Amino acid sequence: MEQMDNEQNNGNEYDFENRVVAPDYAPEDAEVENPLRPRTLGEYIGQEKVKENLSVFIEAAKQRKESLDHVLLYGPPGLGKTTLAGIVANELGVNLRITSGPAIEKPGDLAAILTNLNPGDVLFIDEVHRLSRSVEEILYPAMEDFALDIITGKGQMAASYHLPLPKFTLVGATTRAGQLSAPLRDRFGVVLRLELYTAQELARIVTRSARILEIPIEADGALEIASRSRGTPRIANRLLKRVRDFAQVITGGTITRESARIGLDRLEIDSIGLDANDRRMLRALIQFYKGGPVGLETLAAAIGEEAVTIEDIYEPYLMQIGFLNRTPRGRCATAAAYEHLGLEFSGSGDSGQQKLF
Ligand SMILES: Nc1ncnc2c1ncn2[C@@H]1O[C@H](COP(=O)(O)OP(=O)(O)OP(=O)(O)O)[C@@H](O)[C@H]1O
Repeated sequence: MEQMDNEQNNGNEYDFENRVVAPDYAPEDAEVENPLRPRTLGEYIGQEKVKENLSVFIEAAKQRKESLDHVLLYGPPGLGKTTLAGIVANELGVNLRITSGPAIEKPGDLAAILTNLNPGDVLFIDEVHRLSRSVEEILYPAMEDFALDIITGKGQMAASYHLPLPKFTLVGATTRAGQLSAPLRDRFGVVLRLELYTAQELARIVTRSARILEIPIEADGALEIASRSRGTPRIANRLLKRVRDFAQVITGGTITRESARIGLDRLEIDSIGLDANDRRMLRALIQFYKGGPVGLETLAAAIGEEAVTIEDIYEPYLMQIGFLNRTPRGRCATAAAYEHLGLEFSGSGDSGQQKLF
């Protein structure tokens, strides 16, 4: 109870930007992100359905000596979309060019990127839902006909150019497939959804990362980190790095279950990977709105957070572990969420119903 009050009182002082369990890329990830990236489908752990599909498409494209169809990857951040784009390029034996929706400001920026590609290259556009309409319009003929249609000048001085491009593969990544315009979505021949990882898969990822970073780790220690990593490899790798310091002091360097537990407890990440922010959101839902249903915008305002952050960052994991339901009438906390927070379940609202959409 005391901890709860503290969490509520400090409401707006939470440092949402620097959450250890945030799945978004953070500067502290830079040191390990690249060395830890798997380079082949064989090294890529989990996402079995996605891998199976991709391996067939890659093999077929190689046999036909054609470029791979455009691929759209969607799912929450930190699940390995950039990594997969690199693997696709590597497996096809072509170059990878990485950019993002917000980085391509003008149609000319995209034209410059496209005209510099080599035949077969993979162009990765992260946050592809954030491309501007004028840039998207250049992209349509580029994806469909491998050509740039450029109009220069105005009125009588207007001239249009049709510039052929090398055949390339666009790999688009988005956390918000619903925000993609229909014409853009339709131009992706392959659409793959990435799922949150199981604790067992994450334990394999942690063990692999520890081997690469030369950190001694016991199987129990890897599983402890994995269980608190919210289904996300980026978080698992980050927690591994943080726990290493505790292991050095507590257990002579080897990450054991005990040193992982102590380290993660000190970081205030609980046994299932919730941090103070998650607990605060759930408490707001339960205590201010009787567990829901409450509209997303109302909940966002109550905890001083953006609605998209709640949808993209908090909810996927809370829904996966069965703590939260999205119902047509709003968000609802489940009995499991009450129990985890040590609160009595009132059974009010739609909380118990599984009306996922
Ligand atoms: N299946 C996997 N096996 C092993 N490591 C993985 C896997 N998926 C991701 N990782 C690791 O997690 C980290 C984050 O992955 P990546 O950058 O590809 O995520 P992302 O989905 O592109 O995230 P964002 O969209 O936020 O940039 C990388 O260091 C990568 O090594």
